[in-house]
Amino acid sequence: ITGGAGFVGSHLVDYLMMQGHELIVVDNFFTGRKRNVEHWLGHENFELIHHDIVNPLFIEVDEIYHLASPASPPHYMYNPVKTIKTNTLGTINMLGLAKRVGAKVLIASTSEVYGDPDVHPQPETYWGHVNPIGPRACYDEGKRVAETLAYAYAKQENVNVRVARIFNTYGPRMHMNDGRVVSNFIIQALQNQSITMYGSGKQTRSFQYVSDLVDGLVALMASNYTLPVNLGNPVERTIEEFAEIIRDSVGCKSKIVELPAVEDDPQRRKPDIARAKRYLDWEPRVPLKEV
Ligand SMILES: O=C(O)[C@H]1O[C@H](OP(=O)(O)OP(=O)(O)OC[C@H]2O[C@@H](n3ccc(=O)[nH]c3=O)[C@H](O)[C@@H]2O)[C@H](O)[C@@H](O)[C@@H]1O
Repeated sequence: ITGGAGFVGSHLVDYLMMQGHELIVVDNFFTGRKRNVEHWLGHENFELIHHDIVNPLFIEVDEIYHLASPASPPHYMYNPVKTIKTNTLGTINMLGLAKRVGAKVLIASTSEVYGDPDVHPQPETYWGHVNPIGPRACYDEGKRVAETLAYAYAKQENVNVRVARIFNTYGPRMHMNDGRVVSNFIIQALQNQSITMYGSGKQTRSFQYVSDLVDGLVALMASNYTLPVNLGNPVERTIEEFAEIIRDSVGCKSKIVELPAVEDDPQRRKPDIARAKRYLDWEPRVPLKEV
């Protein structure tokens, strides 16, 4: 598992360790943290390697979950060149490893391949609407190339690939400074500070709980389905509604303040999950308000 000490990666690690698998976790600790997986250190089935996948890696494995990349917009924009390298060179290295050892490889892609979509909700057949030179391009285009690489290796080298397009995910172990909307709003509400809404708040997102995502990733790896699959919760909310939900659940007096809009911020986002339902028999089970 690359990026296995990250927020999503570490939940996948917990799940697979509980199932009795032998894991090698690879992380450069740029956004991942050792404490997310430290409860497994010393377990005979668990190995943690401090390694940056921009450099080749020589290990023996049967399956690769390739999750490594900063995912929060402020983090991936912090060093755009590094973000591109991780998603291109890093993905080439993981596909090369898969080819050498005959492993199956699952690439963690993103809803951001759809850009600021003009099709709604987004099915996997939609090609997307991405600004190739905007501030998000390092991540969006990086992931698009990662997908292209996956299918090029599949065609040319017979590598067995899976591609998950992951939609906004939240849950325990998101970093306090993650910078994405769920953790920002919750921390602001808990500290009775203003809730920072970027733009009008009319833009929408559809939030999925991390355990649902982990179930989807494992089901996709186990399936025979090789085309991209959206993994997300289709319940859509405006960011303003979401701010109100957080404020009401925390029961705080925070004001919701409107800050300047983010450049190229996708205005609507909601996964069409018909493919995941049909081929993986998967759908999210945890509603936003239960958590
Ligand atoms: O999860 C996804 O599907 C992809 O999209 C996310 O990007 P984004 O949806 O823009 O994530 P956030 O930074 O959480 O922003 C969500 C919305 O809330 C807004 N926001 C964010 C933070 C904040 O303090 N206030 C606020 O209004 C943003 O402008 C945006 O409209 C991230 O890029 C990735 O985690 C991921 O690949």
